[in-house]
Amino acid sequence: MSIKHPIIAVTGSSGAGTSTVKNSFDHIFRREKITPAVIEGDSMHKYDRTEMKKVITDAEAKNAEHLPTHFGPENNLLPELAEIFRAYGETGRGKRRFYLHNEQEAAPYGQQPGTFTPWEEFPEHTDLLFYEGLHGAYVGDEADVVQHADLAIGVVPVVNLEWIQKIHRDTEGRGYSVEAVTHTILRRMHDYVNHICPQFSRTHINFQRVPIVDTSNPFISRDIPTLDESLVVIRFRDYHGIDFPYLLNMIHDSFMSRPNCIVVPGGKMGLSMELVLSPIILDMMEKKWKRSSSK
Ligand SMILES: Nc1ncnc2c1ncn2[C@@H]1O[C@H](COP(=O)(O)OP(=O)(O)O)[C@@H](O)[C@H]1O
Ligand SMILES: O=C(COP(=O)(O)O)[C@H](O)[C@H](O)COP(=O)(O)O
Repeated sequence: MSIKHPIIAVTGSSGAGTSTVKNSFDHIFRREKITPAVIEGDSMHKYDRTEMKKVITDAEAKNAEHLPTHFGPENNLLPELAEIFRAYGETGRGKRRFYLHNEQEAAPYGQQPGTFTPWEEFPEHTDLLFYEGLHGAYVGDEADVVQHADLAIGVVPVVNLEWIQKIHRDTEGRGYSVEAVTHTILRRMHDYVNHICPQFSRTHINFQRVPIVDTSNPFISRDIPTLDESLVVIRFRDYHGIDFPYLLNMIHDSFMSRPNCIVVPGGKMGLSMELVLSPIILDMMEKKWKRSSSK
């Protein structure tokens, strides 16, 4: 946790929509002239695509009970991620890299898809660290990542929708077959339950998109349910101080489902995120700037 150099961690499973949610944060950052240092969670994978395939193949040859996955702590640099958070919170500095998922991402670097870019310094003079990925609220034997996050957000669509989104993105954008993506989902189930899901009990706010159309068989769904074909449950771990009357007034057709949960129409997800997150982020920045001016 840091007033001088705040850290926002957006966590979601693969295909949950964290990259998409980043757009809402970008609107807030642009409007409030906030410069984030961005780090993507898949840059903290331990292995590149070729190495990971070998790790999996070797485990299959040994009839391992649980096959290695990108969700598991043993295949990610989580102590290093916690250290990046800690150091940024203290100094506003640090290093990052990128994982290049496809040709489009890899071309600017002259590298192959499935590889990491070299480590580089965060840009200078950033106002906060913004993480989006699989392990922003992770706590385990290896590392406690979430302790360093000032604001931990969960992006947690109901799982049938998450699988539809992942299948759509991985087939359309990463060249995988539906069968290969389905196999990956199955292989990751143990680590999903034990390492991804527990994080959403630690996050300050979760955004859970719920489709109101049939997603009974996500493995044959042709399209991703649109925003207007869904609702969003916004859950606050600590709802004291949240101005629900204001949100209910500003977000048409919203309603409270529990004292800590407001439900909004899917089409209002972007507006709702900005209404909920802007005051929190602005408060962070006010404390930061007050502290730096009082030095
Ligand atoms: N709110 C949303 N409405 C419609 N499609 C979405 C939404 N959020 C994500 N998607 C789609 O789901 C897929 C996965 O989203 P992405 O942001 O890449 O997930 P992640 O980065 O968490 O793996 C993408 O095809 C994206 O367009
Ligand atoms: O799933 C993820 C991360 O979740 P997401 O990128 O969906 O947020 C892995 O980074 C990719 O699967 C990498 O594996 P591959 O090299 O097979 O693409």
